[in-house]
Amino acid sequence: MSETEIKKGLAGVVVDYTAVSKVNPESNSLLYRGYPVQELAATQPFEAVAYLLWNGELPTAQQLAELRTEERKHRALTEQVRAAIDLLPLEAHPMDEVRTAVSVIGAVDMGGSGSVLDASGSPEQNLQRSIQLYAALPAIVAYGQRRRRGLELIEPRDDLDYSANFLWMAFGEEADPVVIDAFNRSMILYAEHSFNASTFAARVITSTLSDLYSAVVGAIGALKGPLHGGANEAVLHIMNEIGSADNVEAWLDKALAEKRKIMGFGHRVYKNGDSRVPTMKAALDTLVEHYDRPDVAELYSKLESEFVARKGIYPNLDYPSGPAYSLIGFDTLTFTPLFIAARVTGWTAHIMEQAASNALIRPLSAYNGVEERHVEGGQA
Ligand SMILES: CC(=O)SCCNC(=O)CCNC(=O)[C@H](O)C(C)(C)COP(=O)(O)OP(=O)(O)OC[C@H]1O[C@@H](n2cnc3c(N)ncnc32)[C@H](O)[C@@H]1OP(=O)(O)O
Ligand SMILES: O=C([O-])CC(=O)C(=O)O
Repeated sequence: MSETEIKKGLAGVVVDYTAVSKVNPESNSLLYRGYPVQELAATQPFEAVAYLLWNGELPTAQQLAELRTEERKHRALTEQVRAAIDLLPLEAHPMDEVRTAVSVIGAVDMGGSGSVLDASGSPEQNLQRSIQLYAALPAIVAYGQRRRRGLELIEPRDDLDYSANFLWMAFGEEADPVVIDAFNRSMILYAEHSFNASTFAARVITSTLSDLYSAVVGAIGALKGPLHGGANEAVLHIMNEIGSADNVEAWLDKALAEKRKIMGFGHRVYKNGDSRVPTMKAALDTLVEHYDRPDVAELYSKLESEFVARKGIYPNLDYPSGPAYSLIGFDTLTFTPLFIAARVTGWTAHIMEQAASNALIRPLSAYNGVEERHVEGGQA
């Protein structure tokens, strides 16, 4: 196999079909099951988008009510998950905490399944597992942050929808509608993005006929890296390092001289800007106004314009979502777990799609190690 046939990082390689979402860098658009993501973010609760990703259609009022009822049943932290989280040191990264919690949920739920031959589950079982995981994640993320802050667990509230309840469990007070709306939009924008690295990891795991929980655990591992989901956390580290808009030019001179990657910029597929950024930036603007923090908007705009002018590389979704989550009051280390809570919907939609039309994912490699050789003196 010649060098030119190898596509490092599978760049530009089409590996399968998907009907879950369409990313189009030419038209700078993103469709979930045919619907533009901007339209969904402007009109739908996150629960309806989760339903859409799993079922292919937006829910009727009754279907949405049923999903909401089911989601409420699985909102509370279970004893096993709480005990597992409490065993972890407070210094553990929240991504490791959430990964562990999902693993525990899987082990408990799969307890009676016996053989690995039964692991992959029926379509009905996998849809139910998806709903349960999506319902359980907010309490895990919220409790993790509260534990690190030395605060008590807050129980979920049945009278609140997904986003309002998530913020309630994280902060112990009812969030302002402006904040709930911005948060809901961020969940929708983060929910799905075709064959990104974490989704592909989930599909690879699913392709071996492993179970949905194992696939989600693997996806969380892939999402943690700063070249993928970890970038929303990294954006805030960078913004804190820069301090204010006045420092951007000098900071950027040094960072680029040191050949640093500027997190929150660039994308494997979008080369002229991420389709989701304008919607998330608009949500960030509402938060800037709500919290009266023009300094955040100034730093955001200055770093964006300077970096684009110098490198021609545009922000991705993690760039506006990082400061948005910070304004809402989340700890920086909690940002990527928020991404998990949203993306679990897309991951599980892909897991079910992969399972429904499976082929073991096992590409080839070109060997470039030492040529065949033999142990001197024969066998020891
Ligand atoms: C929700 C998401 O997961 S979106 C992605 C979040 N990740 C980040 O924000 C991390 C920062 N960005 C990056 O590292 C990259 O842009 C990636 C990984 C997202 C995409 O990478 P690729 O498509 O593989 O592009 P690649 O990394 O090869 O970049 C091409 C060139 O642009 C440069 N470049 C790309 N992004 C950046 C950046 N953020 N800062 C500085 N330079 C960059 C690269 O150094 C490379 O330069 P070179 O040709 O001189 O070597
Ligand atoms: O598509 C990608 O490579 C990364 C991304 O933006 C996402 O997963 O949301």
